[in-house]
Amino acid sequence: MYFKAQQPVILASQSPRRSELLEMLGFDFRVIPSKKEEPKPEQFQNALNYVLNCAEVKAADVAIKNPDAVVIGSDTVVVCDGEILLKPEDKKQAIEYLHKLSGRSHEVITAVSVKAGNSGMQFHETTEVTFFDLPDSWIEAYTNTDDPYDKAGAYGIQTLSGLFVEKINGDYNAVVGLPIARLARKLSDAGWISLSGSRVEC
Ligand SMILES: Cc1cn([C@H]2C[C@H](O)[C@@H](COP(=O)(O)OP(=O)(O)OP(=O)(O)O)O2)c(=O)[nH]c1=O
Repeated sequence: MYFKAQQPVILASQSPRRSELLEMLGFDFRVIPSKKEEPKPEQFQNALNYVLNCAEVKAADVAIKNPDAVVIGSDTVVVCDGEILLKPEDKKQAIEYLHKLSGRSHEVITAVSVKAGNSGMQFHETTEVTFFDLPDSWIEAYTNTDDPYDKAGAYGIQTLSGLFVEKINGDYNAVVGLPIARLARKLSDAGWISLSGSRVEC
């Protein structure tokens, strides 16, 4: 089962995980990451406002130069006790984040913003992720790899640090970076994509 797109589609993201997830839908798309600096969390009332705004900024930045395309922007944050954990700046911060997340539950919020000329939409998914207790030696070994440093909260559920995860409640793909099931429904409802018998280039 594949979808075809009614107009060019652009993924406004440098994240290889988001590209892989969007590829599941079967249509061709271009990747044009936004160059806009992301806002700072302190400027926002809460994590949800923040993540929605980041997704919006990325999509709008690329959409303005590509008014004929459907542009998809997204942002993912980890939230623990109301504190927003972005990508760790260094090993010290990665260790700090993982100690915070150890042995308890946190939320992962992924926001998506879609722009298509004068129309657009926004939505988000919140997923509850519970970590096992993490031995210090595991945190040390993991933060010595490259893996945590390009990921919100200093872990990737889809990589080695998936071993930290006891259970999740919600959309796994949204934790990885793009809630592809909901996105496919929204794009289809808006008429921007439709089912195709076979893989079709747009
Ligand atoms: C929690 C978690 C996050 N992540 C990733 C998804 C995102 O790529 C990243 C959060 O950073 P984002 O700022 O959302 O995205 P990005 O900088 O990678 O890409 P862009 O801004 O161009 O869209 O963390 C995982 O890969 N696995 C996980 O389990």
